[in-house]
Amino acid sequence: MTRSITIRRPDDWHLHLRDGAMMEAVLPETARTFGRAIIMPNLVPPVVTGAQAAAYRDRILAALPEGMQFEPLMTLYLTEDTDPEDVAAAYRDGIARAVKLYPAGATTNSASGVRDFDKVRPVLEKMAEIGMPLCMHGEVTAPEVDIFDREAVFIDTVLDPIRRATPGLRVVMEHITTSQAADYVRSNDTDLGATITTHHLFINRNHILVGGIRPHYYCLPVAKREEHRRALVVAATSGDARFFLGTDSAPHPDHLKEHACGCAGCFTATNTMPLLAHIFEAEAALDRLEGFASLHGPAFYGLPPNEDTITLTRGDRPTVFPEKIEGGAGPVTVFDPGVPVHWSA
Ligand SMILES: NC(=O)N[C@@H](CC(=O)O)C(=O)O
Ligand SMILES: [Zn+2]
Ligand SMILES: [Zn+2]
Repeated sequence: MTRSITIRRPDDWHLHLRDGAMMEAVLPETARTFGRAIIMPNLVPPVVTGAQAAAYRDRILAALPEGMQFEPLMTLYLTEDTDPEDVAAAYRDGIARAVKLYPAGATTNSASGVRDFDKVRPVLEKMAEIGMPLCMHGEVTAPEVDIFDREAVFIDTVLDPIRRATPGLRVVMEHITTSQAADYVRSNDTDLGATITTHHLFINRNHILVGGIRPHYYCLPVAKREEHRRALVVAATSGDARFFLGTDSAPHPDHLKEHACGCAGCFTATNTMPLLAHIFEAEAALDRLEGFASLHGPAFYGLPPNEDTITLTRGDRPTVFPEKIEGGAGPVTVFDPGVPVHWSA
C-alpha cells in the first residue's frame, strides 16, 4: 500500500477568499498548501474593473502571513456594462487572468451578473481575440427549470450557442456536477476545460437530504444523483488534461448556513488535498493526482507548474481534520467527507 506521494505543489483554479476578517481567516488555509489560486470576484460590491482587481489583490497579499508564498490570480466579474478595453488592459498588464460570468441570480452575490447575453458579446469577442479565458457559473435561472437540471439546460441553451458564436473563446466550465457537462467537455478538442470541486467528488444529493437536511452540504450547483458523482470521479481521475481542480471553497459563517434560508457553499480549503488523495487512491489513480491538482490547470491557463512539491502521507488511523475554523464573523464549518480519510498533507 502506498504510504506517501510527493507531487508538484497544487493550485486551486476556483477559490472564494471573501474580504476583510473572513479573508484573513481563510487565506492561510489555502496558502499553506496551494501555490496559486484563481480568486473569485463575487464580493459585495463585485470586483468589476481592473483597478478593483488590483486593489483586491493588494489586500490579499497584505493579509498573507509572514513566510507563506501564495500568488492570487485575479478575475473580473462580468456585468452588462463591462468595458472590453478595461478587460483587455487588465489582461495585458497581468492584473486579471480571466473573466467570470455569473448568470444573474444563479448563486451567491450574482445579482450584478448577466441577464441578456447579447449585451456582453463585445467583451466576449475581445476575450476571444486576446485569448483571455472566461470562467462560467453554468446554470440557467429560469424558475420553470428544475434546479437539478439547470446545468444541463445551460450547456444546450447558453454555453454551446455562445461558443459557436464566438470562435476561439476559451471557456472554463466551473464546478461541473453532471455527466452531461463532463461529456460536453470531452466532445470538444480545444478552448474548453472544466474545474471539479472536492465536495462534488464525495457527495450526491442524498447526502444533503436523507435523514435530515444538512446545510453544510448545500452548494451551487447543487450535488446531483450518484451516477453524476461517479461521472465526475471518472473525469477527475482519468488523466484527461481538460479536467482540473477548482475547489470552489466558499466560506460562509455557520449562522448563515444553519438558517431558514441557508447560504450555498462548502468550505474545503482546509482538507482538500487529503480528500483528493483518498478519492484517487480508491480509483487506483494516485499517479494521476498530480495532473489533476498541479499540471492540467497551469497548462490551460498558459502558466508553468509550480517548482516546489508537497507530500501527502497515509496514516494507519483516520486523519482528524478541524471541524471548524474561526472565520472572523463566527465559526466556519470545514467540509466533512463523511467517510474515514487516512491521508494528510
Ligand atoms: N458554490 C457556491 O455554492 N457558492 C459560491 C458561489 C459559486 O461559486 O457559485 C459562494 O460564493 O458562496
Ligand atoms: Zn459558481
Ligand atoms: Zn464558486
